[in-house]
Amino acid sequence: MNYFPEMESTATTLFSAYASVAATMMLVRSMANEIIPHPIKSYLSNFIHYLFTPLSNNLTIIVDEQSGMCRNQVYDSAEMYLGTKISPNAERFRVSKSPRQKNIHVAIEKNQEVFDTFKDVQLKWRFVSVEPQGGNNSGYSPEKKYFELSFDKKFKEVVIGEYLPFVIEKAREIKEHDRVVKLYTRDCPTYDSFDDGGSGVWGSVNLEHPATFDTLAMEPEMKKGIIDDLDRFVARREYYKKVGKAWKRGYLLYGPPGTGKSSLIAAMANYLKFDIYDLELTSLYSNSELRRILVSTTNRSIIVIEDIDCSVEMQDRANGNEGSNTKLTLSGLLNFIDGLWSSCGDERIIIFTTNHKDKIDPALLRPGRMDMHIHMSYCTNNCFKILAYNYLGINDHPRLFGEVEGLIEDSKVTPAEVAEELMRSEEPDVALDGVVNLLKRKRIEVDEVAKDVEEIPANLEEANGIVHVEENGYGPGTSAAKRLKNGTILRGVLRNYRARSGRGG
Ligand SMILES: Nc1ncnc2c1ncn2[C@@H]1O[C@H](COP(=O)(O)OP(=O)(O)OP(=O)(O)O)[C@@H](O)[C@H]1O
Ligand SMILES: [Mg+2]
Repeated sequence: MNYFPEMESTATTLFSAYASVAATMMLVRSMANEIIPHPIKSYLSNFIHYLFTPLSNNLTIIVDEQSGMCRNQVYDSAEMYLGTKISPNAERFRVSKSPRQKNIHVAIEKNQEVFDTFKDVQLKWRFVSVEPQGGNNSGYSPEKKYFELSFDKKFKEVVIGEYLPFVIEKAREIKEHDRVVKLYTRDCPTYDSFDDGGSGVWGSVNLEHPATFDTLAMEPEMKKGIIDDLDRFVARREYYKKVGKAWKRGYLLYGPPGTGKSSLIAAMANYLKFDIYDLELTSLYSNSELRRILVSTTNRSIIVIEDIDCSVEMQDRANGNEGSNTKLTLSGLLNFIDGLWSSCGDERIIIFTTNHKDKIDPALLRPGRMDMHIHMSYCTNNCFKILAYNYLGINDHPRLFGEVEGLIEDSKVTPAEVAEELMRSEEPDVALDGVVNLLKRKRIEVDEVAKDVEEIPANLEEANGIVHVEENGYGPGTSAAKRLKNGTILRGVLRNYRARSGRGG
């Protein structure tokens, strides 16, 4: 039974009226879709949206990934910080962890939002990543990534003056706490694309090199000198600012193969917790490529150029048809790095290594160019003790330590060769006997070559050649292959000398 017949009829009327309006609207919309061209349509819909959206008090700040030529520190910090702020009911986020990291890393996913509160200010972050439009000519078109940070207009001062610095500081703390040193090279795939900083240029792997200053066999005072230098460097932010210099430091490591140059670099990186960028100059083809690579390195990092003498040989090639002004030269590279880092580099270290100090570009040796020249040389008794402790866990041996000490200084043996012997057995007696035998073999070689060299007066050009050869690692006693090469060089020089001085031979 119906007590309100008129009400029912009103409802029916209303419903049919609504239905007809809806139908009409659908018709109009589909006609509009047919008739009105797309740009006008989107303009109209924006306009209607504008008319019906209440005036907002929101302010949105854009935080781009790049700031000019450099990475944007606010962006990197936000990425790290927001990982800790993702709400439990987020629909999507990203996680990662590498074997050496202590914690699982969480990061915000494309188009997701994260809410935060700071001093009663409500903040909304959104992560946006835009695919590049079409192909560009250079063939390189990275995604454009940025954060949008929205909040009430009236808190602009608080957000910029206090909140963003707070985010940067927090990110620094997080990084310190769970830091894994990374090794970046250009041709390795990005195993860990999370951490490649979005650069798309460097692939990264975690630096698993176990070398530390404790395990590095080196004269103690020299080691201390390097550690002190690093400590002073990282503590001097204000100093570098005051004197108006880029906050950077350069080291040149030179010495024969197997004396620990690469190990020292790893020890430095592990000590400072700086990432390493391995810059392979010989694979570079243009200055613009070099620029792109360098600007995508981050602060608090070490750029390494190994075997600089070999790289130098590559330097003179002009770049295809671009003309000779695009040549890559070492001093050009250094000037470029200086310029770049004085504008946007902080806490940067650059390290060159070479086996042949005499072969490298003199520009590199000029005072002020490389702050410290570090000579990595043959194994001394002190170095041997460090190695023996590392490999065998012993500090002394009643008989064999003394024997080693008596032989080692004249044997020109490298730490790598000693380490190889020490690894042969876990029995100290056996391993140390191996070392003693190695040293004896080395001694004989050194003596043999020395006898040959004695025949040559020191002031002869050729004789100088020999001294150079010796100083730079191809002297008496390296590996078997080197020995051969070295013997050939020495004998060649000796033959020339004898021929000229009429002594035959
Ligand atoms: N000073 C050292 N202390 C401890 N271990 C060393 C040292 N030097 C060499 N070694 C051992 O020898 C191996 C090779 O050394 P490393 O690669 O550091 O030598 P390098 O000087 O870089 O040689 P190259 O000039 O051929 O690059 C290391 O992995 C390490 O095990
Ligand atoms: Mg090396």
